[in-house]
Amino acid sequence: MQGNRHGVDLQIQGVGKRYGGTAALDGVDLHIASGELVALLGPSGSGKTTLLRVIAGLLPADAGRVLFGETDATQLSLRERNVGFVFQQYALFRHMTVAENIAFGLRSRPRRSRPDKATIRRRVDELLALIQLPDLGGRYPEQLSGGQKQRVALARALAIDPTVLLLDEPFGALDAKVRVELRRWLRRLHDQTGQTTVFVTHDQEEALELADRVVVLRNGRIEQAGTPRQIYDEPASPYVFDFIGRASVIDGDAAGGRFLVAGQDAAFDAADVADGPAKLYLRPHDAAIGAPGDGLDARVAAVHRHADRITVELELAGQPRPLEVDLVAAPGVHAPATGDAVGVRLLRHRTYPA
Ligand SMILES: Nc1ncnc2c1ncn2[C@@H]1O[C@H](COP(=O)(O)OP(=O)(O)OP(=O)(O)O)[C@@H](O)[C@H]1O
Repeated sequence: MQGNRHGVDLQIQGVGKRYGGTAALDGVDLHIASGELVALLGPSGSGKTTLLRVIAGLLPADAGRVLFGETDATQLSLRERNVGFVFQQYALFRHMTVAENIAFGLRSRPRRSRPDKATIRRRVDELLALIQLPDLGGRYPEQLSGGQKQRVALARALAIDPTVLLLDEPFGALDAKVRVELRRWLRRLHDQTGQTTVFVTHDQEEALELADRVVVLRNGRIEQAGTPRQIYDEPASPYVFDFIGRASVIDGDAAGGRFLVAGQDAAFDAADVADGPAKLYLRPHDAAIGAPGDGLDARVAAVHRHADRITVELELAGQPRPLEVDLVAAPGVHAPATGDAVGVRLLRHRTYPA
């Protein structure tokens, strides 16, 4: 299984799903290549789980279609789709051992396609090694930690050699530290198996760290799909910018490729928007504070010290919200004091029409 690309490619074409007046999915188009690990990211209610369930065949779409390779999935039974599914809650069978849980999908195959006992045992041992729990095959689920249970759930899903692995917030019920460990583990596992995987999360850090490609959903539509770097560095809209990380916003106007704040040329370019009211977005680490006159004039409204950084809130004339700028809390870094007059230069920003 090592190093191979596993699974089919998926084409999601114009998929729609309504619940009464609500469009849970509204014309979703997405191509997932064989071997890709894709994260579906979005706030609660954006349609992530609905899309995953439509791919799995657990929920019929009202419009559009899903292709598994060349085949329209509506032609396929659940068994023929052969997807591996892992839910947020541990859905292990409590009365079965870990090994029996992992073997379940193979044992319940019709006799024709069921591997013999020795083959199943070998496959279970392989999977126990893969999830790094080689000695726990004889335990029952209640004798495992939450993180171990989710690894077993993953092994059970992989046992059937699925066409696609679908994970719905698989680490959502675990504490923060275990979550981080498990997502790194899942990434390494994916690098070994190359299994086509779709992963639902509302945690942007999890999506950015784990996925080859991140799909940001909003109200049942795809707002942006791209590599983690594209999503973070080139957010297609203020929605994505805000959702993906901390953002500060300056209101102004774009005019001839320049950004004007309160009618003054702020010396920031705004080449990416047409003339008119505009909003400039930046990350707190993408600005530098200097002496008055060095960039835009500002006044320090507050200074917040965190373990690893200092966040300076800056008031800009005529702006409704303060601008947040982060300084690294390292020896030799001097933070300005509340009330100081300073200048602020932007190292990187994006502008959008207001
Ligand atoms: N069975 C249902 N009946 C009615 N409305 C539903 C049903 N399932 C989902 N919805 C609605 O469809 C929309 C999308 O829901 P979905 O569960 O796909 O979102 P999600 O992004 O997975 O959210 P969460 O992160 O909270 O799980 C929501 O507005 C939700 O209220």
